[in-house]
Amino acid sequence: MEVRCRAPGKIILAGEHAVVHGAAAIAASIDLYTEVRISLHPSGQENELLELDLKDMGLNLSWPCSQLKEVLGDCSADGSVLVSCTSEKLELLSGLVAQKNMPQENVQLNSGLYAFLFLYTSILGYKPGKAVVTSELPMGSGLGSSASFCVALSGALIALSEGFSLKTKEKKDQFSFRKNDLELISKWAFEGEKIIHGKPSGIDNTVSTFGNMIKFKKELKTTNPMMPLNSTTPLKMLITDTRVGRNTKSLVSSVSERVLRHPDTMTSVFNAINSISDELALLVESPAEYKVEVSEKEEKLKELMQMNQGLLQCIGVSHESIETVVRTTMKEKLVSKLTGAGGGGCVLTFVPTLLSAAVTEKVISELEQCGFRCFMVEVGGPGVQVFPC
Ligand SMILES: Nc1ncnc2c1ncn2[C@@H]1O[C@H](COP(=O)(O)OP(=O)(O)O)[C@@H](O)[C@H]1O
Ligand SMILES: C[C@@](O)(CCOP(=O)(O)O)CC(=O)O
Ligand SMILES: [Mg+2]
Repeated sequence: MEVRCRAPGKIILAGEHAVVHGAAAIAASIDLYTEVRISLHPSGQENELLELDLKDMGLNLSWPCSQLKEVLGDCSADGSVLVSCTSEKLELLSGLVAQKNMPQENVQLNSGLYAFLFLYTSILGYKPGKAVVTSELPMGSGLGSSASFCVALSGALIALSEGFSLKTKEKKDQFSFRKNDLELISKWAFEGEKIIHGKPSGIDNTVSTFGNMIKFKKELKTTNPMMPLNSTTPLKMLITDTRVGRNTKSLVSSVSERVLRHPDTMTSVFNAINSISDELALLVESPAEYKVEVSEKEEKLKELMQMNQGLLQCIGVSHESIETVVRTTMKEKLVSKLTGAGGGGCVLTFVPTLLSAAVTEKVISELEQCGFRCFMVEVGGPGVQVFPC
């Protein structure tokens, strides 16, 4: 049995970090994907293995299924029953990864490997199999590589699990996830994100699962934190990868430390960001038929992004490289803001409808001279998809 599953990365138009502390945020999927292909091997053979092939990194890892069972103990292996990774289990997973003596330059991958082992064994138990992972997303740079990895992996695992309703391989056109499957995949991916991020809001796994554009706010537990948005005009975004490495977990915890030092002030900042997200949600859904309306709408969007960037700087997650992008694009009256956790990583620049190609090229060339990498993305495509192999 074999399936292939892909899940998109994302941009955050407004509200990163503040969303962790309860404010609203706006995110959209982008046309860059992580793909996970899993094939299950027949059980009952000798030397059964769980293999992981991280193609982009040229890393091949494997664990004997008997060793996994011995170390992790019996597990329910039921995809429909969500479980969280306890600190004791994380300790055991880190022991299994430590044995592999990974090269020092790959140390940031460890949390992704813990998430892989946790999700695989929690959903499929100790079935022998091989997972092959490829990604078009730069890792650790704010485009949600961690969430798209967890969503694509959870999707492939759920598709192979006992309870999955559409294992009718003959009906290839029906080989897709239903709403209930999607909700389950997003929840499992959130458990994976918790291992990688520490304290995720859930926005990244949600947008990677459901795609398009969403407003997300962790409100009362009884209400759905996700509201799909119907964007009325296509948004063109230039992404600049500053190539400055950073780690979401430590940036999120640095913001929480600032909250402890300045609780009232940070609450006010989060409230301001919440208002920016609310306004932005109304704006993207507002009709704009005529050129003048489109440009008015774009001016408002630019202003909101600019204010959000100012507040992100205020909470301590900007970076010299991000400020360089902001200044460079501002020379052409273009607005930029960081996306994701900040501290380096990727920056969004809004490209207005009427901007000439010559200006866009000039800006890109200047950014590339700073050593940055620029690319355009399509905003608001599909979420997780499964394909039979
Ligand atoms: N394709 C992948 N394979 C294995 N682990 C991955 C993959 N993509 C992301 N990860 C894990 O997610 C981490 C990056 O997540 P994070 O710091 O949240 O940045 P971002 O989500 O913005 O890319 C990586 O260090 C790694 O542990
Ligand atoms: C900073 C945050 O708002 C987004 C993090 O995104 P990324 O992992 O940097 O792509 C954290 C979260 O919402 O879980
Ligand atoms: Mg992440």
